[in-house]
Amino acid sequence: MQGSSEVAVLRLGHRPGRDDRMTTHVGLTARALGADRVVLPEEASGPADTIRDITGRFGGPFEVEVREDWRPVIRDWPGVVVHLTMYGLPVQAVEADVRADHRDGPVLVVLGAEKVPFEVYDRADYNVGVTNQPHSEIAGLAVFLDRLFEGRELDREWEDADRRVVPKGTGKQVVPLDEEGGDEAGGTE
Ligand SMILES: C[S@@+](CC[C@H](N)C(=O)[O-])C[C@H]1O[C@@H](n2cnc3c(N)ncnc32)[C@H](O)[C@@H]1O
Repeated sequence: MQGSSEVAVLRLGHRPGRDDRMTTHVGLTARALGADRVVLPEEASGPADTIRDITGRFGGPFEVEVREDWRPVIRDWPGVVVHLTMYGLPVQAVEADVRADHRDGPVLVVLGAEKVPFEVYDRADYNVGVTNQPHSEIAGLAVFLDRLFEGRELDREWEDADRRVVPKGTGKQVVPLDEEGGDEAGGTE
């Protein structure tokens, strides 16, 4: 997020077809809730395109990277590695330590799809559970990012969007934006 060290999300594993929606939502959740980048497996080129398309329309900055091999990403990460797993330490017990580490450098958040190899548990600086119950990588990521940023991500500003949602109690309103990011006069979609 703007003004802080990088937060990247690494998605391990992707079964084309079956995982398309989950992987897309991992990327969209990472973007919407303050991460700077998502790293996806090469099988996930379709979800990568969808996430880039949404970023182009609703703004960034947010990077989508597709990698053949995730191992170097974890091995060479220059900051702390946080692996989200139902077997990890409770997020509420470690969040302050992770925030302190994030003040000094980047954070890599690792999410699985199928069984996660043990080397990931071993390499991680933090194995973190969002509850110790089985659920979803999308839910785990959302809770973790909100704890990491302590809610500040909800107020982030978006750059280079071509449209903006106008929050409404009822109904839907989207206004097109001009090149400077201002509302085009009277425009609605
Ligand atoms: C559907 S789970 C599959 C986990 C797989 N059975 C395993 O043993 O690693 C997919 C991913 O969701 C995330 N996840 C599931 N439950 C979680 C929890 N309670 N806390 C944090 N992350 C969780 C983990 O990143 C996990 O790799």
